[in-house]
Amino acid sequence: MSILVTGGAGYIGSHTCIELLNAGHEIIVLDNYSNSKPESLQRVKEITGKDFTFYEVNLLDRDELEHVFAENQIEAVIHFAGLKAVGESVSIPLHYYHNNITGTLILCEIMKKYDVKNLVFSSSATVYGMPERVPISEDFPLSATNPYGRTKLMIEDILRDLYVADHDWSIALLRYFNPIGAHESGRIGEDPNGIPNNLMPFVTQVAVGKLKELQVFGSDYPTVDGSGVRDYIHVVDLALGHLKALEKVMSANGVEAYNLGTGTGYSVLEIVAAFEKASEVKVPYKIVDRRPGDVAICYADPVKAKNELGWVASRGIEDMCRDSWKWQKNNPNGYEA
Ligand SMILES: NC(=O)c1ccc[n+]([C@@H]2O[C@H](COP(=O)([O-])OP(=O)(O)OC[C@H]3O[C@@H](n4cnc5c(N)ncnc54)[C@H](O)[C@@H]3O)[C@@H](O)[C@H]2O)c1
Ligand SMILES: O=c1ccn([C@@H]2O[C@H](COP(=O)(O)OP(=O)(O)O[C@H]3O[C@H](CO)[C@@H](O)[C@H](O)[C@H]3O)[C@@H](O)[C@H]2O)c(=O)[nH]1
Repeated sequence: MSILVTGGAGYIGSHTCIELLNAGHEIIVLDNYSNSKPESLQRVKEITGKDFTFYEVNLLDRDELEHVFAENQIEAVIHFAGLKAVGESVSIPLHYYHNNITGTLILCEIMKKYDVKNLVFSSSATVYGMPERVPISEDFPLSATNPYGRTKLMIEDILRDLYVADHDWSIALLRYFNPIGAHESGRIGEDPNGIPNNLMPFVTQVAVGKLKELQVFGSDYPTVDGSGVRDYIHVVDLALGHLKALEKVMSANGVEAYNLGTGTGYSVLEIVAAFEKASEVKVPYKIVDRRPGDVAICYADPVKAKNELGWVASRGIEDMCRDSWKWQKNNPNGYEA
């Protein structure tokens, strides 16, 4: 029996494939490479010394997706595949709704047909919208402020409805906070297209000399130093959270949401300082206006994942900065030679 990993060539998916293989799972990976490259999976094989079956398939292609289920004995699905750029989702909303929502609907329909009802889904802290206070627990009100966030919220609703209609389903909705870092080998990591939108890849590209300086968005938030605070989590801790969620969905039916975060917030300026310390490289920055749509402070209450999944993040900010830097320094152009 195998675990199907959709979007397994991507940033979080590739790290999760490593941990699944290291734990002795058989995996089948599916991706259409719309936001990733075959090289990441080559490196997963190199790091683990293990092989697996790969399908270059778009989730929207029902017939091809069905082949994957017909040809394999799949017992659970970890579903990463989706588009994730907030700004892009505002420009091309129909593409986001179609890819993320229709893709998930087709996946669930085929899972149902083949009686595969164990699912771990990549949700996001974005489903909390503008939270009224911190730390954020899973019972906070849900809302979204952009099309990307709405796809996550709608998919969560769809999956909850699926369980209401059929109690044989077993679904974990994993709400990630801010994943950063990379595998300790420095061989795989985050490889954004174009100029990064997210903080850590921007910082590492400044440090490696690809970008001139960081813009710090806002200095007047009610935080320790006026810059925005987030719950950064090491991508390997996040990957390990998926293994715990997998154990959970294989052992009990239901639909449950879990925050995957550390429970600690760091400001932008604290991240810059921690990164400079870990890399011994100076990161020039300029303070500019707030970025529209940003919240001041966002961090998780991760106690539910601890109590129900037996998962806690163990890697600290130094590890995150060191591993992000190792990846960027060794691969200044990402997976491109
Ligand atoms: N990285 C984050 O900050 C973050 C935060 C919260 C949630 N998430 C969610 O986690 C998941 C993984 O994120 P990531 O950072 O690894 O992103 P990523 O873009 O690196 O990985 C997603 C993968 O899915 C593939 N894909 C997209 N649409 C597809 C389709 N229709 N068919 C087949 N493959 C498809 C892409 O090619 C890519 O390899 C996404 O669903 C994302 O929304 C990410
Ligand atoms: O060049 C930059 C980029 C970011 N920031 C700040 O850094 C923090 C983190 O920003 P970013 O890395 O863009 O993450 P978020 O805005 O928190 O959003 C991420 O985390 C959310 C919660 O998981 C997801 O919903 C989003 O998709 C994902 O992009 C925020 O205070 C930003 O204002 C800067 O100051 N300069």
